[in-house]
Amino acid sequence: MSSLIDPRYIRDRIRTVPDWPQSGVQFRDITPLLQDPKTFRVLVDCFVHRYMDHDIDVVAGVDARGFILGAVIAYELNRGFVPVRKKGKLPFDTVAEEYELEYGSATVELHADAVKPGDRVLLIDDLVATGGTMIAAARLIQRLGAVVSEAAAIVDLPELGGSTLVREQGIPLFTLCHFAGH
Ligand SMILES: O=P(O)(O)OC[C@H]1O[C@H](OP(=O)(O)OP(=O)(O)O)[C@H](O)[C@@H]1O
Ligand SMILES: Nc1ncnc2[nH]cnc12
Repeated sequence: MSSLIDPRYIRDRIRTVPDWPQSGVQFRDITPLLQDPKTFRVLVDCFVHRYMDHDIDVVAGVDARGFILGAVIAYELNRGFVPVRKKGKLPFDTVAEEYELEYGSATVELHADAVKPGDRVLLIDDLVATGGTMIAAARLIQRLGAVVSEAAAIVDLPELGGSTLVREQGIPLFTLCHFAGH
């Protein structure tokens, strides 16, 4: 299924910041989408419209921008929200996965009781670049015996290959818009 709205509506409202956080990176800044109340509502509605008739048990959001969207989507779907956090932030027993980024490497963690075996999890982040974050987050969910029903993000940067890698891992991926180049 395609998106509820024209991808250009979303893409045109994302700010591109050249050479941030380092030279050569075109940073796709989604904060203007959140700042404008009308755009924020449309953005959330795109995901809620898609997932309200999926059989989702839990919504997982990725630190940090996936928290903003994921929590609102979970609330609207009347489901619980679980955070996939950067290393060292979660207080209870965790599972952890290390991964490579467009700029550096990192580790994500999930509470060991965040999802149950057999749960169908909607995994939310803002953007897929190399795909490392989304794949690591999906592995955490899978290691706990749950299923990633779908991974979803606002932005795909297809030239970095991440969306292809995510799908090659057998993880369905939905994005609202993409940018050529990175
Ligand atoms: O597909 P990838 O190459 O893994 O990149 C995508 C990830 O990078 C960004 O987060 P970042 O790690 O910059 O952290 P932040 O949300 O704390 O800024 C973005 O929000 C995604 O989580
Ligand atoms: N180009 C980019 N813009 C925004 N977030 C990112 N995360 C990784 N690459 C990114």
